[in-house]
Amino acid sequence: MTLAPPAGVAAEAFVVLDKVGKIFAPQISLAEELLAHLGAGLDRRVLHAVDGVDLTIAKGEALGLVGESGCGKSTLGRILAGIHRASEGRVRIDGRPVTDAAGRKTTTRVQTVFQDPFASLDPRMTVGETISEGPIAHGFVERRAAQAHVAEWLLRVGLDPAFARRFPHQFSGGQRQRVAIARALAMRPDVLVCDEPVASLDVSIQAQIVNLFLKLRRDLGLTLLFISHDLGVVRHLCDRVAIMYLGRIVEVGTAAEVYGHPRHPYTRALLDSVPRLRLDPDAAGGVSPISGELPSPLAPPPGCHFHPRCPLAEARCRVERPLLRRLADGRDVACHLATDAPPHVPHGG
Ligand SMILES: Nc1ncnc2c1ncn2[C@@H]1O[C@H](COP(=O)(O)OP(=O)(O)OP(=O)(O)O)[C@@H](O)[C@H]1O
Repeated sequence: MTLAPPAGVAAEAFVVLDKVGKIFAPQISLAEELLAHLGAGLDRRVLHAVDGVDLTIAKGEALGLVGESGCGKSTLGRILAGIHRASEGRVRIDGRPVTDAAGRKTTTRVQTVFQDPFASLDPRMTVGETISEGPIAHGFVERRAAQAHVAEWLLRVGLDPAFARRFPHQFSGGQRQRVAIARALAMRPDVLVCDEPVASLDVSIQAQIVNLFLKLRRDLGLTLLFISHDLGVVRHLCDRVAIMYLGRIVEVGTAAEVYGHPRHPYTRALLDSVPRLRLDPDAAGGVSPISGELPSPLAPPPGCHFHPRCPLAEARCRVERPLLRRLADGRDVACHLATDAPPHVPHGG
């Protein structure tokens, strides 16, 4: 079942992730293989990086995807971008699958901006070549019109068109990220997956790039999946936010509602761990980090994955998986204890 955006939040679904899962079989080293031959046994558990995710994004909407490191955000983003093939479930943009049966990407309508622009740009190609390569290869632009195309996109991302002749190493980190954004947008996508696009930048530059995303989104009507561990950036940029924990989506709602009245104990704990976002900044006890470690996705806890760290966990939470369900106010929450009244979660939980 795919939960559509609640009434009044967004129009019909444009991007649909329906029961999407991704299993990785961890690499087995030669030494482990050898030990197995000697009878030491081999751990053949698989890793559920993404586990039954239902999400929709409306056309022109920005959805933030937030969660601790290793919870599966990048894997989910890559599945939407057609870079990874989902092990289960379906991913569609405007009704069409993003990969074919063999797992090959079938669309240019979704493009990606990654965290590290230095790693994602080819150091041997000029910026002009980098931006025009894809549009020429896909026949969107003729070779003789490429220069004007490149100049247009450099201007749109706030760079001098004369920079087209430069190489990536001749730019600052923020400028390189602008080039990476121009390269993605020159393919004229409808959907942009941004995977921690400001995380590697200085704080002052981060704000500029976030504002650039805001402007481009408005000007081009882009649909965004914005992956970030920075809750503040997501609040600034996104209409809705999805909270992910150990491969599963645990809460989805408008940014204002989720930040103002988190319904899942994990969301509450995440917000409490950021001083400027605490719901009750005057409460005694200072900032409360989320208790305990993120469990290994190779051996996730049964029932609700969050139960070992949850201050409210009951017997049921230890055995039964809570499904994402819609509350009366339109919030989607995967918690057995979520009611239409906001739950009370003690501080430090
Ligand atoms: N190619 C792969 N092979 C095996 N395991 C993988 C692979 N890619 C990711 N994983 C594992 O899947 C889980 C989710 O990883 P993912 O990178 O999607 O998380 P994330 O939330 O984006 O983390 P981060 O914020 O640190 O990037 C992790 O345990 C990771 O080690």
